[in-house]
Amino acid sequence: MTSFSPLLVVAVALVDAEGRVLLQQRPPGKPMAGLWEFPGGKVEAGETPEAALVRELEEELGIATQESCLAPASFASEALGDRHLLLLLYVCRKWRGVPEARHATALSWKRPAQMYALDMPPADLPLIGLLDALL
Ligand SMILES: Nc1nc2c([nH]c(=O)n2[C@H]2C[C@H](O)[C@@H](COP(=O)(O)OP(=O)(O)OP(=O)(O)O)O2)c(=O)[nH]1
Repeated sequence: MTSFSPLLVVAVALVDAEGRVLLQQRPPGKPMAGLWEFPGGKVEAGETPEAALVRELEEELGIATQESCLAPASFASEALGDRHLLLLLYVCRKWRGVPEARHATALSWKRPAQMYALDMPPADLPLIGLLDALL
């Protein structure tokens, strides 16, 4: 029997007062470099998804939020090389601090309708329509 060991990733649509969502551009040297993604990252062993996302937002953007401010929104399920990616997408409208690109090449606030024209990871594409309908 084959075993299924998904790569669990958490990501967030940070939504500002005008309904725009923060995207970050993956840096050179990482897989999928140059693509625009939702901030987030891998859930580490022993971590809950929500704790992982609070940690990633601090590490990647220098902003602080709370687990209670993370609303589950959707998920993506996609082959990724020899792994299978399960990406949990949350929506967050409340945080402290101004996001800065600590790991990413660049940050950009986009309306969901503007995301269709961007290069994003394959797993993210079904999430655009969801955000378009939700926000
Ligand atoms: N953060 C994020 N990752 C995504 C998105 N879409 C997507 O396919 N991914 C994939 C890319 C990577 O294979 C994986 C996230 O891993 P990563 O390497 O960026 O995460 P990390 O911050 O934990 O990085 P590292 O410590 O391994 O360097 O999920 C997305 O919208 N946001």
